[in-house]
Formats: sequence, C-alpha cells, structure tokens
Amino acid sequence: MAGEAPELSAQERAGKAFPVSWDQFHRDCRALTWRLNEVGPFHAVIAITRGGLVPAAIVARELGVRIIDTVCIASYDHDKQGELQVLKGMSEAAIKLGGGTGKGLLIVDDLVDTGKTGRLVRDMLPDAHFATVYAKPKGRPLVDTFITEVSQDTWIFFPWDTALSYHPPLRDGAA
Ligand SMILES: O=P(O)(O)OC[C@H]1O[C@H](OP(=O)(O)OP(=O)(O)O)[C@H](O)[C@@H]1O
Ligand code: HPA
Ligand SMILES: [Mg+2]
Repeated sequence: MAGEAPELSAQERAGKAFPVSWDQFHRDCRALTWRLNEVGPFHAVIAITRGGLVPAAIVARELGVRIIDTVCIASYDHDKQGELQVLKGMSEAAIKLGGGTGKGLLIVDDLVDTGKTGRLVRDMLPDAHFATVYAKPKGRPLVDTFITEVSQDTWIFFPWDTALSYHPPLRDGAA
C-alpha cells in the first residue's frame, strides 16, 4: 500500500552492531571448548550449517573429535527471517552414534537468536548437548553451553560476512 512503512529487517530492528573479527571468533570458540571439555567426551559434532561450520571445525579440532556431520537449515535470507527450511537432515551414521536421541553428540551453531533453529534441532536430538558461541536472551534457554550473551537488539556481524572498509570519522556522523 502506498505510504506504508517498509518492513524492517532483523538487523535494522536490532539497532546495535556487534562486529566480530576472525581473531575474536577463534578465541571465543576456544573458550567455548574449555567449557565443553568438562562436559564431553562426545562421539561426534553436528554442525548446523552454514553458521555452525566454522565453530564446529575449531571445537572439533580442540576436542580431538574426528566425526563431523551437518544438518543444513536456512531461516534468514541475509537478515530477513523467513520460514525454517531443513535442506538436509543428519546422516544415519551420526544418528546411530547418538543412539537415536543424540546422547553423546555435540550440536554446534554460531548463535541462537529467537531460538527457532535451535528448537528444531533439539527436537531432532533431545539428548544431545547444544553449544553456541553467542546467545541472545530469547534463544538462551535452549542452549546448554555458550560463551557470550548479547542483547536481543544487537546484530552480530560474523567475520565471514564482513570485510574491512572505510569508516567515516565520528565527527561526521558515523555511529
Ligand atoms: O535463533 P534463530 O532466530 O533461529 O537464529 C539463529 C540462526 O540464524 C542463523 O542462520 P541462518 O538461517 O542465517 O543461516 P546460515 O547459518 O546459513 O547463515 C544462525 O547461523 C543460526 O543458525
Ligand atoms: O545477530 C545475528 N547475526 C548474524 N546472523 C544472524 N542470524 C540470526 N541472528 C543473527
Ligand atoms: Mg545458521
């Protein structure tokens, strides 16, 4: 309709920005592994793609886990949340390792925001341990282990989604 305000993306609604460098992300993943090391051992790591791939690689390396599987889920198109789509489920081999309920499996994602993605995977593997690097308050109750909580109105910028670029001085109105 003419004159109707355009729908805001999740990122625009978020307002605050929390940019994460590769270095910071690596350190946060290693901090996450320190905590997970107290909980394991785990038979396998299940990465929720795509965001869970990088933390899963780092965590699996630190924990000495060699079996890594994926569950491929899409919900955000860049920063617009849509319907959850399971593009690929877990392998039969991984499900078997977790005895059908996920016992001894470690699910890894980069973050929980509303918790919708986490809820879906938790329902698939109720006995698995669910770890994320970052958590927002709405999704936090779903996560067993995480490192940093950010407010719900913060948008996290991951290093694989960003690049170094010119930033105008604060004096000229930069946020
Ligand atoms: O708690 P939620 O509100 O469900 O949001 C969290 C999910 O959203 C992002 O994935 P996205 O759907 O953007 O796909 P991607 O991992 O391929 O980037 C992120 O990697 C989490 O998986
Ligand atoms: O804060 C976020 N940053 C990046 N991707 C996301 N997907 C859901 N929330 C976020
Ligand atoms: Mg994701």
